[in-house]
Amino acid sequence: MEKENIILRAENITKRFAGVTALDDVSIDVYAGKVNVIVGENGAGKSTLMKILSGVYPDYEGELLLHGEEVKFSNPKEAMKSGIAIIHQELNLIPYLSITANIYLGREIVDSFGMLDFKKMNQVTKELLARLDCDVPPTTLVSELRVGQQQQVEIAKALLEDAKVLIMDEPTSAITDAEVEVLFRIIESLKKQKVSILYISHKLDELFEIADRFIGLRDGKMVGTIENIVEANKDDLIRLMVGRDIDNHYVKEKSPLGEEVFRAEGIYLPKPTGKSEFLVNDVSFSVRKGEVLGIFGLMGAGRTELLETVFGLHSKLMVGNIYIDGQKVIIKSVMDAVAKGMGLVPENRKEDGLVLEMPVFKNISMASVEQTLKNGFLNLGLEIGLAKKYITDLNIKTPSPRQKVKNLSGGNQQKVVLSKWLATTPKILFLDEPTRGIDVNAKNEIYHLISNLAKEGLGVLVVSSELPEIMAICDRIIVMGESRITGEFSQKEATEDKIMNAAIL
Ligand SMILES: Nc1ncnc2c1ncn2[C@@H]1O[C@H](COP(=O)(O)OP(=O)(O)OP(=O)(O)O)[C@@H](O)[C@H]1O
Repeated sequence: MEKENIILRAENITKRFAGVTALDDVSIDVYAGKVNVIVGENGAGKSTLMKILSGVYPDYEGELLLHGEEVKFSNPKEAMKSGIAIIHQELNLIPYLSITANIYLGREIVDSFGMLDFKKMNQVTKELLARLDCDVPPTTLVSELRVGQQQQVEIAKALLEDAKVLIMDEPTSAITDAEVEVLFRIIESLKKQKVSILYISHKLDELFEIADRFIGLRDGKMVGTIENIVEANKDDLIRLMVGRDIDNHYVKEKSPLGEEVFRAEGIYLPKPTGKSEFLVNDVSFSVRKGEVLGIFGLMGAGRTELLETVFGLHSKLMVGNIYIDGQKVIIKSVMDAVAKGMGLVPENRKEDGLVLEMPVFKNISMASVEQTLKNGFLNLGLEIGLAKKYITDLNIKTPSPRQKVKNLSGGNQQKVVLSKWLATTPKILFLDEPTRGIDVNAKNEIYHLISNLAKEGLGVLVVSSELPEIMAICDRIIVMGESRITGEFSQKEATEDKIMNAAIL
């Protein structure tokens, strides 16, 4: 690629946190009007680098050059003024304000009388949304938007400042397939407008769809780029990330199945509207010891609601029966569920799974208090010992068990949630999107882990929206659509076509 097309350059960037060198002498170039993809395993330093480029971290060694001139940002606002905007994984909008109010927050237009000029602001917002093919009225409250639309509002906000470099950190992790298509169209049109995109994602197939080039980070170091995308394949990309070939074609071995460990019978969850509408509508299924059961469904099919319901989160509304080891059990709360031998690794790790301000070891041990008591008191040595076992087993990248969870990379946070539930030694483990945000190598590790847990006699239920994943790791797959079960396939019978046909009603 032509050197004169370099819009932004990071030169010899080093960033240290207590005990960790997140970036070590990293230099990268960002090309104008291209999708520049940063790849690397969990904890490689991708997000840290993006935060430096966008002014979130003002302290680092090295230089940033924008159009060849050195720049230094003290905060994201300054970076935004220079045309560099970041769209974080967790969107930053205020739900009870309108789209316009969010876009203009802190930079409102006032008319000659000193009054807020709503008409003008709504007009510009409408034009910005139109550039993104979004025809939602600008006065709509953000709380009424789907996640994909909220993301479009974030992009519109960046466009208002005339962003020339747009950083997207895992933008497709929480949006539907249809919204991903819209996002990709938006990216294509931004490229035509000479906007550069810096893009992070662990979904390799999606990367090949939109990338113009790859930049590899490994253990905080820049390890190379792939410029000739046409000739590159998935194995080249994995080699760039991991530094070696890995077996990327995991298929679960068949292992003998034991007795039924879990059965849900006639489960209903009414919508809170009170009408006879259901979020879970007459769902029954069972799982045997040693079995991995997959639940596939498109967004809104009722998968997460089903898991929550059998886990006691909606006990007041739920109808139906649950049996563990053949015995009927009453589950009124998460505590009941855990006490009866159930574990749930939730979809949204930050809201439901972790206490971010607490250290790694506390997060791992907190659902298994009885294992870390000595003479009736919590014992620090036992807590740390328990955590160390999982840090090793799941290869969690942390300088110490005492590190606060919020300081871990996203993928490593996910491994901490998984550890927390494994430590409860459940009989049946429910995993909701267990590999979201997890790198290709760690994904494989988690697949093997799930398979080993099943071999040890655990029943495992996996909810995933990634078809190849669910087909590779499950013995049997149930498909949900519109809150009901719409299909069931053994691993042998399952094909992508059959599953999708059952999922789309
Ligand atoms: N605020 C912080 N304090 C201490 N360490 C941190 C902090 N932020 C990041 N780190 C560490 O820096 C390293 C790089 O983290 P970073 O979040 O940049 O990785 P990543 O490549 O984005 O990973 P992922 O794919 O899992 O999101 C990790 O070891 C992480 O634990």
